[in-house]
Amino acid sequence: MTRCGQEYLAGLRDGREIWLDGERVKDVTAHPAFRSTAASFAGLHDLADDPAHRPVLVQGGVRRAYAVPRSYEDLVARRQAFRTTAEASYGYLGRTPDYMAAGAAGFAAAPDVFTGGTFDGAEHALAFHRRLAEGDLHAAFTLGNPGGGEDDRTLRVVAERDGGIVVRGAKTVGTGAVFADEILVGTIEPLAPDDTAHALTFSVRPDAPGLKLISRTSYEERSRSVFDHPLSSRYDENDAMLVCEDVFVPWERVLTYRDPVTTGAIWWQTPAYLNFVHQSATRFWTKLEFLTGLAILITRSHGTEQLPPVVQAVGRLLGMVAQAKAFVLAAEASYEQVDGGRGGVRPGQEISHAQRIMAGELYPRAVQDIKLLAGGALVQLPASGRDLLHPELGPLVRRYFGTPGHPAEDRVKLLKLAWDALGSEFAGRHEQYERFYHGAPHVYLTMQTRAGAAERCESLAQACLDGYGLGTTR
Ligand SMILES: Cc1cc2nc3c(=O)[nH]c(=O)nc-3n(C[C@H](O)[C@H](O)[C@H](O)COP(=O)(O)OP(=O)(O)OC[C@H]3O[C@@H](n4cnc5c(N)ncnc54)[C@H](O)[C@@H]3O)c2cc1C
Repeated sequence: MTRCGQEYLAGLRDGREIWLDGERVKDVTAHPAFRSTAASFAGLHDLADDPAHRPVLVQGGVRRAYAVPRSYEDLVARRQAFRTTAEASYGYLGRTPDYMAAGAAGFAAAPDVFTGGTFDGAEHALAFHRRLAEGDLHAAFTLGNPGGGEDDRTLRVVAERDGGIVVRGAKTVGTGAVFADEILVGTIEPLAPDDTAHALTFSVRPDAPGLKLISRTSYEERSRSVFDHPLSSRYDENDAMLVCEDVFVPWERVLTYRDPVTTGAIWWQTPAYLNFVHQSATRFWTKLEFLTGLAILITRSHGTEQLPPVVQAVGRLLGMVAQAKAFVLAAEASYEQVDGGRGGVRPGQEISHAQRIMAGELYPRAVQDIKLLAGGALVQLPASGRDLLHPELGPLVRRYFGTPGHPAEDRVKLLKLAWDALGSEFAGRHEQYERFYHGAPHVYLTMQTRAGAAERCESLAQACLDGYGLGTTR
């Protein structure tokens, strides 16, 4: 069953311990730092009840992203669901419910991977998928470590008790964690073979006793109004550090335990990670479309849209959109079977991994290109929409901030949206997000040397070398 937005919001009012600016947040759905974004996430739940979108988003009563794709057509249908969800926030909400849904479907496609030498988490992984799917739950995940090291600040097992384990330490970055029904905690980077204390994966409710979420600055709270900050006021999904002070985790929520090999394998030997990329590559494509659309509107509002360099700059942006699209379509077309077909299919690995390289490099370039098109008008804006409404100032603003054919109110509205997307603190966070949310470049670039077609590239170059020698004349 899918849940409506109100049911989702009611689930967040569970006494979870969120800290912001030295304040314990009592209700994430009502606090000015979080409430509008919580409402945006709730809107995504309502979308699944909308007859116009339900056939795309829902299959057999369950969110489509939870389904294990069995064919190329299933991958395409899943992408269409990802698109619909991404469009609802113009690509600015990354941890939408379909993100972890796709990851959990990846676990369910290859549960045997969870059977390790020290612990068998296969049934628990299937139960995780079932619980999320049947409850239409929204899960975040934290796989990184504070400061990057495996020291005693990093979350680890400190005791076993009847019925479960006790964990202590921190994990990061918890994007959307304050808005989640569950948080999956694990490790994606390789662990030392003897590092069993850190080698675990589990899912925890945010209201578990001893669990704290330390939130970063809220851009939503800093925003003055939707008119002034249309994105950050509504789509600030937040990033929080998860701190566990002796949190008890029941065994049935433990997916891997004291097993460094299995703890990493669940990401690379199931389709979970590739499913994440399928969702996020689709969202990225949508976000680039949105940004390119902004660029086109800005050039029109500036009256520069006919200038040849501007036409070319827009052409380059549209080329970037096509690249983003091509990576999604190519990953689907190069689909691979999972577990000999028993686990359905997954997007092609080589293309999916390459998408992370492309997106991390393309995004800052696109932002920079659009800022160049926008110029100083992006900054020279009235402090807020209130200036337009002021009886004395309003007429002046309307006179001096418009351009021919573009009334001041429309132009200020457009440029404030552009600033929120390109230049604000929220925008800066998005640039860092697109570069790092799937890991640091040194990690995924190294991985591409394994996933990419190195052998074929090398043999082609070698064939050329082999085709001539010192005495070759043609
Ligand atoms: C906005 C945002 C949201 C995120 N959301 C999530 C989330 O929801 N869940 C989650 O689990 N994670 C999330 N991530 C975290 C992400 O997983 C980590 O940031 C990522 O794994 C990189 O780790 P790190 O930040 O510790 O960087 P580091 O590994 O410390 O790398 C930082 C930089 O240090 C240098 N460096 C470090 N080590 C090496 C090396 N061995 N070789 C060469 N250079 C090196 C490189 O310049 C590298 O870019 C998010 C990140 C961001 C920025």
